Amino acid sequence: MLRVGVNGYGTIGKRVADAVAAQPDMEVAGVAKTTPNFEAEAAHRRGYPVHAAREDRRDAFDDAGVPVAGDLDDLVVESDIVVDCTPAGIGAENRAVYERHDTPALYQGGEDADVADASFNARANYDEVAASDAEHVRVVSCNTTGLSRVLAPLDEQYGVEKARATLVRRGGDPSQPDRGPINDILPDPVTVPSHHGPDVNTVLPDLAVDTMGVTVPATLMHLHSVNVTLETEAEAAAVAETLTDESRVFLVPGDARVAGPAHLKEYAQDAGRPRGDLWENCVWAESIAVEGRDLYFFQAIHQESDVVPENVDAIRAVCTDTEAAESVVETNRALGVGFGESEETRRVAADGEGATASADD
Ligand SMILES: NC(=O)C1=CN([C@@H]2O[C@H](COP(=O)(O)OP(=O)(O)OC[C@H]3O[C@@H](n4cnc5c(N)ncnc54)[C@H](O)[C@@H]3O)[C@@H](O)[C@H]2O)C=CC1
Ligand SMILES: O=C(OP(=O)(O)O)[C@H](O)COP(=O)(O)O
Repeated sequence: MLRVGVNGYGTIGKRVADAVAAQPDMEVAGVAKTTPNFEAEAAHRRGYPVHAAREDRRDAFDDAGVPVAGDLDDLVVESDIVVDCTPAGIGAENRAVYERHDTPALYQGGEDADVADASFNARANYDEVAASDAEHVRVVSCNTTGLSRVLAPLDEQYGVEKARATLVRRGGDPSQPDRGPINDILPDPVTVPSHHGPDVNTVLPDLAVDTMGVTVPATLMHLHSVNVTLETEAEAAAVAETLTDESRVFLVPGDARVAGPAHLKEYAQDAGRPRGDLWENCVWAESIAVEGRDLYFFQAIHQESDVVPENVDAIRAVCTDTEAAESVVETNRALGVGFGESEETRRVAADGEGATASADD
């Protein structure tokens, strides 16, 4: 059993802890948190040993009645690997703690790439990371994960001459009332490219990709408008088939009448998903259009959860000899990733109906 510590128990950390607990080959050694708030109480109720991430906050946990199992050093010592899910920039400060105990660690996409020896996305470079000696590995951000999951198979199947994506970024997570904008549409960043294209190149180094970002007053999901110039011509139906074959891509069928992220979140909740999570890229089947070698589609990315299965796979890549496909299947099975192939999706892929609109339409 791999003992996994989770440092930082917020949006990503709580999901990673639950995902680890669901794996047959892993257990949660404990979680570390700075503040004894409702999330710390929830961690305790779930049976995760709660550690005070900062020694000077320990009394606050005692005062709040949240039992403290130890400090961060204790957690690192008890863990075979730590998944650092602290806010952007804190992970880089924590690397010295993990190194002091010779404990491997994962970091999140808010950190700069140089926080780690390698960046990771299971679909893009699991094998390279597993074959390397990297013990400090960064799982790329939610948006970069979403782009890598579709660009890797498109590059393998058709070749990617150039990918371009405009990312409509959610302003903050639903639990972040202090984020914005409230009533604006912000080029974010205003400079081009946004960091996402270069970030894709940390896991797919040879892929030509440029990205632009816009932040909007929404919290549910990001939405990507993707244009890929392929190296070979392809039918829209064939591209739909290629994406259907990806276990972490959900081809949203037209007859589901999913208008946007609000419907997708409702879809996930109706399916009984924990926290209404959507671990998969959600690609609108009807949006897939090809004009010559130019491919277009829309996808929605659930920022709170798409990196969660990637973290689980990264744990195996760093700590075990498990092969990529085996890990992905195991992670998917334990979490319940995949909505299954719908008849409608199969039909769209087979006869191109709804997926044949040209870019000029
Ligand atoms: N929320 C999102 O949409 C996504 C976030 N990420 C990345 O994941 C990382 C974590 O982000 P979130 O979970 O959204 O942040 P968050 O703010 O929801 O959670 C961070 C947690 O760490 C705790 N914390 C703060 N300082 C700490 C410290 N010194 N030691 C231990 N814990 C500390 C906070 O109390 C909080 O519980 C960031 O690098 C972020 O960029 C990646 C993909 C998506
Ligand atoms: O941490 C995240 O967003 P945030 O920094 O806006 O909270 C998400 O991973 C999205 O990040 P990205 O837009 O840099 O891919």
